[in-house]
Amino acid sequence: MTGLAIAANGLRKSYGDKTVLDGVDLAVPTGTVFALLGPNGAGKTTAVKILSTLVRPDAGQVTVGGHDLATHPQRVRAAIGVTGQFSAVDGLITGTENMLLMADLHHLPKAEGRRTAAELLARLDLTDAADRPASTYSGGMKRRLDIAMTLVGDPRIIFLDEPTTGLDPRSRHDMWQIIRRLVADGTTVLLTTQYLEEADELADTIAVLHHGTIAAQGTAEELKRLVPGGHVRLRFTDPAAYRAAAHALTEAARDDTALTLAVPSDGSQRALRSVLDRLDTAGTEADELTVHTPDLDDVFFALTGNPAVPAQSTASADTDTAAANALEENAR
Ligand SMILES: Nc1ncnc2c1ncn2[C@@H]1O[C@H](COP(=O)(O)OP(=O)(O)OP(=O)(O)O)[C@@H](O)[C@H]1O
Repeated sequence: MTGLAIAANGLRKSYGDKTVLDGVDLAVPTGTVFALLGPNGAGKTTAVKILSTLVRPDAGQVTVGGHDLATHPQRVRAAIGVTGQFSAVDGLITGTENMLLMADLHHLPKAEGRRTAAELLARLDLTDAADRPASTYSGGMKRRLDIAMTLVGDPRIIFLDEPTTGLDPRSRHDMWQIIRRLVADGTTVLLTTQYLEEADELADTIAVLHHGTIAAQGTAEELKRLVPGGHVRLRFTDPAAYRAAAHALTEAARDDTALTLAVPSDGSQRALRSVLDRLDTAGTEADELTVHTPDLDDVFFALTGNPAVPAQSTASADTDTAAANALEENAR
C-alpha cells in the first residue's frame, strides 16, 4: 500500500496533432484534496476523464485506489465517483427519483436505495426540495444533487470537475463546506478549478497545468514562494532606529517618509531569522514586522502567463520574465 489514492506517471494524450497532456505525473495521498489548476483548455478535463477511465491515455501508468487503470478499469470505476462539468441530473424527475435511479445503477436493493437517497439528500441539504422536479432547482442545488448522486456508491475517491464554476459566492462557499466534510470523512478529492482562491481554500496540494505539463506543484504556500516578490516589511516610529536598520539591511527598499523597509525575502523561517539577527546585531528593533508572500494569482500568471517562465525546478531565481511583473505588481 503506497498511501497514494491516485498515482499517474508520464500521462500523454493527443487529439489528432494537438498534444493535450505531454507527460503528466500526479501523486495524490489518500484522504487529501488535490487541485488541478489551469486556464481554459489546459487539459484538466482530459486528465480527469483519463483518471476516471472515461478516456484512454496514449501513454503513461495510472493507479487509482491501488488498482491499475489499464488492467483493472472496472475496479477503478468501483472505487471512484465523478461529477463532471455537465450535470448528470435529469431535470424532469424529482431529486429523490434522480437518487433512486443512481441507486438502481449501483444495484442497491430497493429499501437500501431509498434509505441511501434520503440520507444523502439530507446530507446535501436537499430534503425540503427532494420531491420537486430538479428543473426547479437553483444552480447550487443542482450541483449538490449531482454530488449526492456521485456519493451513492460510497466512493473513497471523488473527481470533481470544476465543482463551483458558475455558482454564486454563497453557493460556492456551501460547496467548499461539502468538500471539506467529505475529506473529513476520509474521502480523497481530486478537483479541477480555474479559481485560485478555491485551490487555496481547499487543496492540500495544487498542481498548475500548463501546455500539457505540470508547471509547478506543491502546497499553496510552496507555490507562492516560487515567485519573487515576497518581502519582509519593517515599520519604525523612531527615525534613529529606522536609520540603524536601513544601515544594517542594505538590500532593503527604503521609504524614508513612512519609516518602512521592505527586505526581499522568500518568507521562510530561515530568511526571517536572518533579518531579525541582523537587526539584533545593529541593536535596533522594528515596531512592526509583516511578511508578504505573493498570492496564488502572482504564481498563476507567472507560470502560465508567459511561456518563457521556467518550470518549478528553475523558477526561483529568474526575474527576467512574467515573474518579474508579478514582483512589480506585488510591490505596488
Ligand atoms: N474529444 C476531443 N477531441 C478533440 N480535442 C479535444 C477533445 N477533448 C478535448 N480536446 C481539446 O483538448 C484541449 C484540452 O481540453 P480540456 O477540456 O481537457 O481542457 P480544460 O483544462 O478542462 O478546459 P476547460 O476549463 O475549458 O474545460 C482543448 O484544446 C480541447 O479542445
